[in-house]
Amino acid sequence: MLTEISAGRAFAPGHITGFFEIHDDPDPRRKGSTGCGIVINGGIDTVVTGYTENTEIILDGIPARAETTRSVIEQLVDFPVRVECTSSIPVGCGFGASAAGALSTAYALNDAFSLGMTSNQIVETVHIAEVINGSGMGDVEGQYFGGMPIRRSPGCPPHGVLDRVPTPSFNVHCIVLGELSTGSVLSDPVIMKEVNSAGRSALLALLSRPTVENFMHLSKQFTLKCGLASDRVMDAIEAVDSAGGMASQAMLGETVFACSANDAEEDIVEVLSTFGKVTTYRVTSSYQHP
Ligand SMILES: Nc1ncnc2c1ncn2[C@@H]1O[C@H](COP(=O)(O)OP(=O)(O)OP(=O)(O)O)[C@@H](O)[C@H]1O
Ligand SMILES: CC(C)(CO)[C@@H](O)C(=O)[O-]
Repeated sequence: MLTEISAGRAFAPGHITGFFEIHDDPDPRRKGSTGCGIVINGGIDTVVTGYTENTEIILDGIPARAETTRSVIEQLVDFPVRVECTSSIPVGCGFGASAAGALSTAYALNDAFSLGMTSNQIVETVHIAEVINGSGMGDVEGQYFGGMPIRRSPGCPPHGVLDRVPTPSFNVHCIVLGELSTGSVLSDPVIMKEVNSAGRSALLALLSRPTVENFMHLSKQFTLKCGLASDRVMDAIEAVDSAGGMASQAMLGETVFACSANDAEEDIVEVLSTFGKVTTYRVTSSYQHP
């Protein structure tokens, strides 16, 4: 029984996947995705407190079922907690919100109740919760690693192997045109056959030329091959191309993300804003440069 309020707070960033392949395995630690994405400066900020009657998860002020986060809580503590998540990324739209919410909760619980976990143990807990709930397969590893993470082999540490596309910081401009449930896509065998074959080729091609431009090009090819994009998503991607930028669909969301290899930033934002509200995030550099 807790006699005083213990509190912890943590932030976890969003992660946009450009292309991926799912690798099945009976062990959730080994099951997961390979592929490549970007980690952004928007994410989920979580405060946890103890000394409450029932476990409650509040997402942006509203009580939420938040099964993935609930699984993390159940793995880590055997008393009720209050979890308050505040999101600066859209939920259910390809920004890895379920993983960011669960990861920030795990860090905050570890802090509030001195659970003595290492980062790898925290990532493992969240990875298992994501896989069991079908809400993500590799977002948490990406979020933990940062920059432009390449998931070279599936699963959490020590199974999953991560690498990065070396890149300076850059802006990514996003529009959300609707929601797409990760669980429903991952459980469709016809879609997943196409996804896995396209994702495998994209990863091989990226590893032979690991640059931002190639990542964006391969992500767009993957989007075209998988057929998950609506007409509006495709129109927005093409419009960015015509404005001199690079764009693709955020997996798995009805979301377009775009960036520029040259001076086309303003034109990209202008053209995207004709489709919806544009939000700009920053991808942090994985190296220092003068
Ligand atoms: N702590 C949390 N914060 C936000 N959402 C959460 C949290 N825990 C669980 N969720 C749930 O995750 C679901 C969204 O997950 P889903 O996998 O569909 O999309 P996403 O994680 O936002 O994007 P992606 O397609 O990149 O995985 C929502 O139903 C939301 O309630
Ligand atoms: C499955 C997925 C594309 C969407 O959540 C992502 O988690 C990933 O890349 O594993």
